[in-house]
Amino acid sequence: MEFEQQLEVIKSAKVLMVGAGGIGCELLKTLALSGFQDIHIIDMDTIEVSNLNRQFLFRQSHVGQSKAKVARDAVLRFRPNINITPYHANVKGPEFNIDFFKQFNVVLNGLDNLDARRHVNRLCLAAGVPLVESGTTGFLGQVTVHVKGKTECYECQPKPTPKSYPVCTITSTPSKFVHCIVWAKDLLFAKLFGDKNQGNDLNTRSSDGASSSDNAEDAFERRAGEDSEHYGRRIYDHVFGYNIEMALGNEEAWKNRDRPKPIYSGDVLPEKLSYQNGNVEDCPNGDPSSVSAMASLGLKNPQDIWSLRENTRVFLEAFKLFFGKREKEIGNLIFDKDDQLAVELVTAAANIRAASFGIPLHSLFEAKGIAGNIVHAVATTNAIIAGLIVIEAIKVLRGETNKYRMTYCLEHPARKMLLMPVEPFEPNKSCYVCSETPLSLEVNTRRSKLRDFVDKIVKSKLGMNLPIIMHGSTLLYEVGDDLEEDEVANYTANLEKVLAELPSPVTSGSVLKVEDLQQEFTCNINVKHRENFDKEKEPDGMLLSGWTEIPTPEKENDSSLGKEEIVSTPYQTASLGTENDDLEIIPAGVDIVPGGTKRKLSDISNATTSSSAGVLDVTVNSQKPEVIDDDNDVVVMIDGGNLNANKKKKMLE
Ligand SMILES: Nc1ncnc2c1ncn2[C@@H]1O[C@H](COP(=O)(O)OP(=O)(O)OP(=O)(O)O)[C@@H](O)[C@H]1O
Ligand SMILES: [Zn+2]
Repeated sequence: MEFEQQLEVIKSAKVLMVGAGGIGCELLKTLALSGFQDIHIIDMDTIEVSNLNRQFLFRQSHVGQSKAKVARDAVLRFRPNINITPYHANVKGPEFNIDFFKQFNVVLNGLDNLDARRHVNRLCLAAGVPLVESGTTGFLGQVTVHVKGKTECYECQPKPTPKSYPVCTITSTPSKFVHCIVWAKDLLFAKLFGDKNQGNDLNTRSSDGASSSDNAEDAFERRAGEDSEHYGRRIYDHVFGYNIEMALGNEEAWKNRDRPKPIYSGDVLPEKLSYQNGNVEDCPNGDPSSVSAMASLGLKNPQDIWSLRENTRVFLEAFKLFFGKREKEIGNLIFDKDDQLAVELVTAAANIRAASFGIPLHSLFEAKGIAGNIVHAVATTNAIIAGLIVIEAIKVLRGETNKYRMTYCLEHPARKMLLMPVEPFEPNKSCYVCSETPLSLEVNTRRSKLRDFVDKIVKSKLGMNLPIIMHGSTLLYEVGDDLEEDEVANYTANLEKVLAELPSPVTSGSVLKVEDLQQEFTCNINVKHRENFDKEKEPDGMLLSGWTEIPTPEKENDSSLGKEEIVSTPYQTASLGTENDDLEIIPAGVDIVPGGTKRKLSDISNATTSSSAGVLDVTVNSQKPEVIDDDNDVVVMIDGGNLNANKKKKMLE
């Protein structure tokens, strides 16, 4: 009877899946095999060769076709009588508005980025449709349930931002290979090939020709008529030789650490570059993206660890190839893990720097993984997560509110369990997304322009696409296709004005109303003037706060020559190194205060060994797990004490 009821609920449900990638393929298959009959799928991508190892609904012959459409066709072959409606489109598009969302009983996310997840969260809240959210990174995964008014929304807690390092560790005192990679990628590569107007902490001055450092020549400028190997060697000697000599001059810095050794190209590679396979002059296939220093030097295996001499050859050769074959792109390049030549140059540079600082060298394969924040996807994790999404979706459809679980998939068993289910939390009463709580913004109203506010706060922090900004009854900014020419001119002019000089001046005490009509989302921001900001800690020159009490990080050594890296945010995120912020795993030992209730996040890493898995949003005590669900769900729950019964906020029934 129970089973029949369940099947009825499943058969009559209309569900929306967003994302038909790694999780999405598994999810669509599991939904279809579980009896779902009306499934809509949105995915904006086409199939790539690299998807085929795990996105099993796709085959080689589908490369280049819409994921949503091919996924539909593949599933219809074994479930021909169900309805699957594909949309090859961005979920942020205007066609997927509140009315579109309202037609569904539940929305299931299999996305890979924060931006789209926040967008779907807002539309689900506006449309009153429950959301089952998911993410995986390697062996780690999670599924969470978000039902308006009952459980926390996807944005009830701020998300950890990617790990960052203090500038001094990167520029002066690297102690790990990752520091050398960040230096090679964000400083050296950006300086050589990126936008010249971007600020850069690389020391580019040489003392040649002038005593005052202001007048010293920029060592990075190519001299008239200079050949590219000479130019490359000059840069090499500057960054790996001269700059290290300069740093060594600061005796204080090296009292408690090993002194780096300056490296000059002439010492490592006295002779001119020589080639193994002689294909230097040709651009294979005429395609600049296939230019490779490894290929022209005859280095074949990306898993080999090159010697200092080989790294030097790769560096100089990659440098030459950039100037010889890809000159047009110079000035606009941004490091991309799929750009072979860029990866070669960054690997070689990071290794030469590592050699100088006594840090072990790494292969190109490893360096690429670190530079591109690549965590290899694990198909089984996606399959497990997809199964859990369906389990939660069925509970949502049956209205079994008290059975909802957020479930974490671990890398190492914690007390013999790989799946860690936790009762969801109630909405955060100060969430600016689901509770309409105003935010606060500290900003220098006489220095910051409206453009800074739009870019750094409205788009980047609040994740709005088509914002409208109002101050009282004055419209300060709006975007959209249906604006008159004079309106566009007016808003464009406003962007360049400082806040205090806008047509309706924004000063301390002003309240700005920011709205995104597409997301059906509005929030108020209380403005407070502040004169100065710490460039390193508050690079935006403004500070947004308000929707949750942010835990204070344990202060690590942030002195100018710190021993440990610190993160730039209060969250010490696990170094999941995900390129796509898939998991919002929160560090061990940090208390978060959602909705005014203490949520203890204690360390389960004593039960897990990996630092990345040992950071979960749950509290576990040493009691034995107990099966608490009496139906045959896979849900097991660590005994009731786990969340500290008196501290745990149960969902509102
Ligand atoms: N805004 C969006 N609108 C629609 N689909 C989206 C949006 N953002 C991401 N997606 C889809 O979500 C899916 C995520 O799947 P997955 O994490 O497996 O990524 P992938 O791009 O397939 O693989 P990889 O990034 O590892 O190469 C992708 O198919 C992607 O197209
Ligand atoms: Zn919320």
